[in-house]
Amino acid sequence: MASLFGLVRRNWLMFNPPEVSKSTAPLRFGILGAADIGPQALILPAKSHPGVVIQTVAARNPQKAKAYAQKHGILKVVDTYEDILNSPDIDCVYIPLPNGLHYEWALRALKAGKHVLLEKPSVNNEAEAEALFKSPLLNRPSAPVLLEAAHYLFHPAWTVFMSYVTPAAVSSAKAVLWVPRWKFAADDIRYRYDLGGGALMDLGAYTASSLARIFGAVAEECEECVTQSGTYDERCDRLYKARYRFPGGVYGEMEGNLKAPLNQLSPDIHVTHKPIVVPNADAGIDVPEGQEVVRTRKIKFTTFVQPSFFHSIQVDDEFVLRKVGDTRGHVKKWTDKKTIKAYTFQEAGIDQPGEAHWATYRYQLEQFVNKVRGREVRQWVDGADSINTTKMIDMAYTAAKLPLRPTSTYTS
Ligand SMILES: NC(=O)C1=CN([C@@H]2O[C@H](COP(=O)(O)OP(=O)(O)OC[C@H]3O[C@@H](n4cnc5c(N)ncnc54)[C@H](OP(=O)(O)O)[C@@H]3O)[C@@H](O)[C@H]2O)C=CC1
Ligand SMILES: O=C1OC[C@@H](O)[C@H](O)[C@H]1O
Repeated sequence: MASLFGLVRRNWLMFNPPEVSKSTAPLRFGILGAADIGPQALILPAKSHPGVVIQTVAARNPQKAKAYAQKHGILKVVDTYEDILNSPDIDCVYIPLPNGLHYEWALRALKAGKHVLLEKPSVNNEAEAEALFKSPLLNRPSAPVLLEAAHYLFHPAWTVFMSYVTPAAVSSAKAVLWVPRWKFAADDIRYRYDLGGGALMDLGAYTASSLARIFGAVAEECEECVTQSGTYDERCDRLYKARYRFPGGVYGEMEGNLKAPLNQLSPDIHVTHKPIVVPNADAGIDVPEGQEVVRTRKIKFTTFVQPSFFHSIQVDDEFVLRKVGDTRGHVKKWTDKKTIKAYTFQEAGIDQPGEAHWATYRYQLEQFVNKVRGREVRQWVDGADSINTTKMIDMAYTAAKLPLRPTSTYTS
């Protein structure tokens, strides 16, 4: 009962966050486009951040921008995206445009000297990612900050999950993500090839980046990728099932479905480890001289992308006590199973700010502001991570015999 109350309270507060008064010189954000995701990903999280105000929005249709600003308490509306970049009262730009426009507008914003919070997936393909994240604009003294908004990596649950993963010992992993079938119309940006659509782009940005973190490396090859296309454009997948080979000959799988039926809703990660000899301190027993403990670990992380709503991390360990190096016999065997949840870092014994109702996006905003302010940053997604994600998405499209998403013709 107490946990049901906690769930309701946490989720209510997530969408009705307590507003805080702002610091004397908060970072002023401009938003390019009156996008659906804006309120959840930035506008609500900003309400509880003393160092952030949402200053300005622009949309292609000024009436839409005005209505969006009124609804969400945004201080100012300007006519064009370009006007935001030219505004001296803007420090940071949030880019929730269709994927195919990310490259151009991120570069334009960096050129204007603005810090950039860029929606996932960062860009359309690896070539764009190389050009963006290795841009000289990011290599100057006091260069602006650029972050791909892989928000789930900022939540304490991800940190706790990874504390149970030993990347070098992972033998297999699978990441699955779904969207209920009624969520997006047939002509949504996710089904528009010209705008960088596709389930691999949309959901693959999460499943691919999670596999790269779990294995501690980018995949060597996508050996198989099966897709089903949407009805709008057959180059845009609505479903994918991909199998990657990682260094060391181990395999990671990922599945995503933008039109999932109710009985297939399972946004989970499963990780299996090879048996490894654990340090005596991790064995949970006093290990006698001449003996060692071998652990085989399985982990299931439920709701890994939106852990703020609800999540669980199940860790199942099998232990074997044996004579050192005796791979055939054993002295004793036992198991240990636990289920962990972490809505705050404090709950996980980590000294870092947060509230149980903070969404992944709020945790992300905290670190983004820290980075811009030159403070210590505890979780981050760097350019190499974002490039790796695009590499893995490209590999999957190639294996599926679908074209890579088009490279922008924009030159700065
Ligand atoms: N972090 C997360 O949890 C999520 C991230 N996303 C990401 O955010 C981005 C936007 O997604 P979402 O908010 O669902 O999409 P929307 O379609 O709601 O928003 C996209 C915005 O892009 C603008 N736009 C500019 N040019 C075009 C064009 N040619 N066609 C269509 N729109 C255009 C529109 O702005 P205008 O108002 O100016 O017309 C529109 O508001 C994507 O990159 C997506 O992957 C999406 C959902 C969740
Ligand atoms: O980023 C996202 O996360 C949630 C999904 O519903 C959505 O398709 C996607 O863009």
